[in-house]
Amino acid sequence: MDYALEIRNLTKKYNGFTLDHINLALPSGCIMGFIGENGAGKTTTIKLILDLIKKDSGEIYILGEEISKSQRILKEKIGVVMDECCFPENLDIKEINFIMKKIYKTWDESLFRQYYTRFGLKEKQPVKEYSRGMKMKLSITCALSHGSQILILDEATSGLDPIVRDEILDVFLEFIQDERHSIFISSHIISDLEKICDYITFLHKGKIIFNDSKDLLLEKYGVLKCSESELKTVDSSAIIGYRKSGFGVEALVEREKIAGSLLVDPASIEDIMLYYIREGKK
Ligand SMILES: Nc1ncnc2c1ncn2[C@@H]1O[C@H](COP(=O)(O)OP(=O)(O)OP(=O)(O)O)[C@@H](O)[C@H]1O
Repeated sequence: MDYALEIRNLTKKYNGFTLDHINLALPSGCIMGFIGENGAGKTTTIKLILDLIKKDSGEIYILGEEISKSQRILKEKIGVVMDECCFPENLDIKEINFIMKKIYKTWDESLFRQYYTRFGLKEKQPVKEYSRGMKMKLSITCALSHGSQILILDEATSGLDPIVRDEILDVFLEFIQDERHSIFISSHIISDLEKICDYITFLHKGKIIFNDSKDLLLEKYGVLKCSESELKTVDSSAIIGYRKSGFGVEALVEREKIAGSLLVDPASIEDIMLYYIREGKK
């Protein structure tokens, strides 16, 4: 299988935080959602992937090449959007186009025009007059307009309203249609990731808790609502985490280990994440 992104045993230590031997692999043509609580290490991982900070150990391959040893040509194939727009505020679209043409050999002016027109960005309005949503649309437009084969996005949809987010998610789904393009995206809006991702990687306190196909996760886990005495009859290896509710207990369980007499509801990716780190974990 071809991987757009492969990370092996990646480790980075800060005082009080360790990104601890993380491994993941994003197959080409797919979208991977990268989730985790504040401070889990998502931005650190993304900065390491982009070679913006130095790793302590491990290997990172993008489109089959080691990023730290790569040539400029690989960097042209990576579209990056961080949570802040990084264009000088006094520039407008025309000026940004002019600069990007000089930076990227692969800059596609007509594609750039197509995206900014689609997103409703005006040619003569300076960035300083943009709303947050418009700034994110501009960053995404630029990331998509230089022949990128992989998009790496850190909280690219945070702070945006559901309509703008939906528009952007549609663009991401179109981007991977030809199965040669891939996306690695971190977000706290897990429902967005559930809509578009093929794989979900969950980072918790610098360690990977799971890294699986979304469909497999949704098929494997469910939420069991029952009484405390019923929960005691359940094979303890089936219970990932639980909490007491007004009516008894709710537990994230492995569906196939639960007897047919107990009712198990579908779990969302957010449920799975929350129960994994919940205090009442077995
Ligand atoms: N330059 C640095 N020096 C020291 N510690 C750092 C540095 N950068 C990040 N950290 C620490 O690394 C940990 C992980 O931070 P990181 O920004 O990667 O988390 P995150 O998962 O992206 O969080 P959030 O969802 O809040 O953006 C935090 O404890 C943070 O304080």
